[in-house]
Amino acid sequence: MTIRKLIAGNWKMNGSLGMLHELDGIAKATFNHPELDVVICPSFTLIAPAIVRQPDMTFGAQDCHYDESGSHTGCVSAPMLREVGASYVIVGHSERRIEQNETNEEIRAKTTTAIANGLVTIVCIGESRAAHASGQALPIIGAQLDGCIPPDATSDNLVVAYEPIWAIGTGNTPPPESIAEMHASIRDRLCLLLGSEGKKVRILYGGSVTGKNAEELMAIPDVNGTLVGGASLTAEQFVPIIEAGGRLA
Ligand SMILES: O=C(CO)COP(=O)(O)O
Repeated sequence: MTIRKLIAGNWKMNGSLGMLHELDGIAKATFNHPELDVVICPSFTLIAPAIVRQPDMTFGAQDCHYDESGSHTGCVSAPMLREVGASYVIVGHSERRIEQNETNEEIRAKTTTAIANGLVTIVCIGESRAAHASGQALPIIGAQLDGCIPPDATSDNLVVAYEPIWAIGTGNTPPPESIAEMHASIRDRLCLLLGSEGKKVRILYGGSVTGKNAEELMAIPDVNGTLVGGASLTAEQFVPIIEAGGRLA
């Protein structure tokens, strides 16, 4: 089965109005590769201006609340994201799990609300350096999937991103055979949780993806795209990743 690849950029707490011109080159490469899905997830404040700059590109957010509205000062809801034109949302990024103490239960609630509001939801999972070193990565990933994935999610509204925490922003990526083992185990778990839909859910790899390693990473079985941090901030760095996806599509 061929699964359509997704190249997602997570701008994290970076970017500015003055940087949105980077989207022009990214959009050009995106439109040259209609066989791929490309999404940029800037900060909440940049989503609307990004859509004004490139109305035909796809944009997402980096978080949403599990309630649709209410007394949650400083938070942004899934309906608000839809209203400004976001199509995707990332939930459960390790930086939020660590800095905001987000639990699997909260992440599942956010995923349920995001999906109910029409957002394609990228659920992030990944083990710490200590868990990796002690051989606990597989059980931890399994528990994160069991805890975060709503039972009625489908391959149209759910994406899973495997991001080993020790690979994020470090320049280190796991060896291809270890990524292959992890993605195969995620695929098995998704099939257990979601039945035949689990076979089609896209599983992204994230953590120090660059134009240099993207093709090798996306050629690994069950790696259906990438979630890119630092290298998604400029067209110069992100376009080669889109092109690598295009060569493999
Ligand atoms: O956390 C990431 C994307 O969500 C990965 O970040 P880097 O690509 O900067 O390692």
